[in-house]
Amino acid sequence: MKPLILKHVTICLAGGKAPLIKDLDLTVEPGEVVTIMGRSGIGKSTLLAFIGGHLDGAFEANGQVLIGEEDLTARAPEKRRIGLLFQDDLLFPHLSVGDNLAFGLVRHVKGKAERQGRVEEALERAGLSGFANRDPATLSGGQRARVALMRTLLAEPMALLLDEPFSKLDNGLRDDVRQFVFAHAREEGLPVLMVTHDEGDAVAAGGRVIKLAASLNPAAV
Ligand SMILES: Nc1ncnc2c1ncn2[C@@H]1O[C@H](COP(=O)(O)OP(=O)(O)OP(=O)(O)O)[C@@H](O)[C@H]1O
Repeated sequence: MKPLILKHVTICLAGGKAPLIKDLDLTVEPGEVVTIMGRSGIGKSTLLAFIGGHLDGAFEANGQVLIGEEDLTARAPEKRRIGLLFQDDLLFPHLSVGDNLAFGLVRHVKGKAERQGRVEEALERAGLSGFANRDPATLSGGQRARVALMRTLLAEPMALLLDEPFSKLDNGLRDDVRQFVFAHAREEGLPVLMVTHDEGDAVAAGGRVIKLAASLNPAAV
């Protein structure tokens, strides 16, 4: 795996005077989890959207996103191979757990039998063998979170972005799920960028913490 690299990233609200993100340079190494913190509205989710390639038209952005030496900046989101995980796990409610997982494979695994094998392997890694035919609504929050991570990993991302991924889980579960996510991301050697408000998430991640400072003066926007 290769590092996720941001070069001179500046993001403004279109027509705004002060940038939300100003000239940010960052390298996230393979297997490293970097945590981004900062007050509400400072631009954390906006930065992740820029990296994933789906920044809202309300923003103007400059700078580059690279994986190793590959420049992704001009690529469509689906061509970037950046995995995203949000606080709402967004499992498709009308698909079984197995079909949710298979969705991550559609792009690059053509054979049905191979897809099925990969889904079973992923269920096993998630400690959910035998759950393929279950309706996602019948899973616990922690089980759904594990399936969501596996679906993201099955798409074979080159980097992983986490936006408050554990905030809807209660305390007991939260620690289990985040250990699960970090362990699998490390195992795959993925560079991970996590946005959170929770100090406990940052401590559990065990890596660098970047605090976005208020470059934004709301009155100037
Ligand atoms: N589509 C949009 N149009 C205009 N302004 C927007 C849009 N989306 C976000 N913003 C503004 O951009 C700023 C950054 O938003 P962003 O969601 O990145 O903040 P955040 O740091 O992730 O906040 P939180 O911690 O509350 O999730 C905020 O001031 C927000 O109001």
